[in-house]
Amino acid sequence: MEVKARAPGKIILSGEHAVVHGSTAVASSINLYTYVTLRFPTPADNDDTLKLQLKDMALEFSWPIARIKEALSELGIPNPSTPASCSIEAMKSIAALVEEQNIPEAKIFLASGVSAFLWLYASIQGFKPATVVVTSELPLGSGLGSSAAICVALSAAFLSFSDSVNVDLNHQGWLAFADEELDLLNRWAFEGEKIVHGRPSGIDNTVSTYGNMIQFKSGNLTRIRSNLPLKMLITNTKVGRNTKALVAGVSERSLRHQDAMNFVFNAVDSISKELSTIIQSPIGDDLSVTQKEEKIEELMEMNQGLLQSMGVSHASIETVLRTTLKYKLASKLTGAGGGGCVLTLLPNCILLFC
Ligand SMILES: Nc1ncnc2c1ncn2[C@@H]1O[C@H](COP(=O)(O)OP(=O)(O)OP(=O)(O)O)[C@@H](O)[C@H]1O
Ligand SMILES: C[C@@](O)(CCO)CC(=O)[O-]
Ligand SMILES: [Mg+2]
Repeated sequence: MEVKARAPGKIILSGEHAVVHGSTAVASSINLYTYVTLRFPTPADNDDTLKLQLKDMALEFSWPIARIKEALSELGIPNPSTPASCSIEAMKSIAALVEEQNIPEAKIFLASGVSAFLWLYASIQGFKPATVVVTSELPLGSGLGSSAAICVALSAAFLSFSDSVNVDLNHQGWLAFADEELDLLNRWAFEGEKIVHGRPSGIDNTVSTYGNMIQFKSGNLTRIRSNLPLKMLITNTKVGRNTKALVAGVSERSLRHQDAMNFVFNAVDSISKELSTIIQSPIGDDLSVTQKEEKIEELMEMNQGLLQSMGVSHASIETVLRTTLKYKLASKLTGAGGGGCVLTLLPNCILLFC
């Protein structure tokens, strides 16, 4: 028995970091995916292990099921239909299980993803032998939501074998979860994201679960439909960083300068709301596509300035900003910043060479 699941990465058009503090943010899924294959052995295989293969990294991890049971069975593993956070005790046991695998030092950043895998697998599938294979089109730790995509794809693969979930809607050749079941999937993925991010807002797993474009505030999702043919260039600075540390840095700054940071977060909230209104405004209203793009460019510049004041820009991001400005193009970082990817709006008239 085998199932293959996929989940998309994302770009954040406005509101990253501030969304962790209750501001509105706008995000869109992108057509780069993380894929997870789940396979259960047959009795003839005589295999009593849980294996995780990270194909792109050429890494394989393997745990005897008895070892996983010993580590986790007395810690109150939740039921598949009630997503729950990994307790501190369970996290300690999972850290020991990950440590036993001796991840090479140069790949140690994978430990949080492997921990999220163990929590999601044990919670949803229990203590069954299986082989799980992961591949991804997304660059890891670059702002395109690789952590959310793996959590959503893992949760989707694990839940698809659960009795309570019905996967029968056809979507671009893939079976899709019914709408009412996406919430369960999203809540599990959020629990995985917590292990990677520490304090996620939930925007990344939500846009990866639901796809298309969303407006997100304080855990609440509004699905939005763009009436603008927006084209974004994504530049990867290839400067590595870690979302958990960046999110923690912004929280520390907001504790040091509460009033000032509240103004920053409120300004981001207004920017995201205005951006969302422009994107959704009907074609043929008072403003032309070019006028709407000019407004979006200005909002992106303002959002980037506020991200800089949160302390999450980086010299490599500034280089991209300066380079695109030479061509009168507006850019902003996307995702957690500190390196990673930068978005540049490509106005439609450039694409038409007018
Ligand atoms: N395909 C994968 N295989 C294994 N681990 C992964 C994979 N994708 C993501 N991860 C885990 O997620 C971590 C990256 O998550 P992080 O949140 O720092 O960056 P991101 O999600 O790519 O960017 P952002 O959160 O800014 O959108 C990796 O270090 C790894 O632990
Ligand atoms: C930086 C952040 O706002 C977005 C990361 O893609 C973190 C989060 O919302 O969880
Ligand atoms: Mg992430």
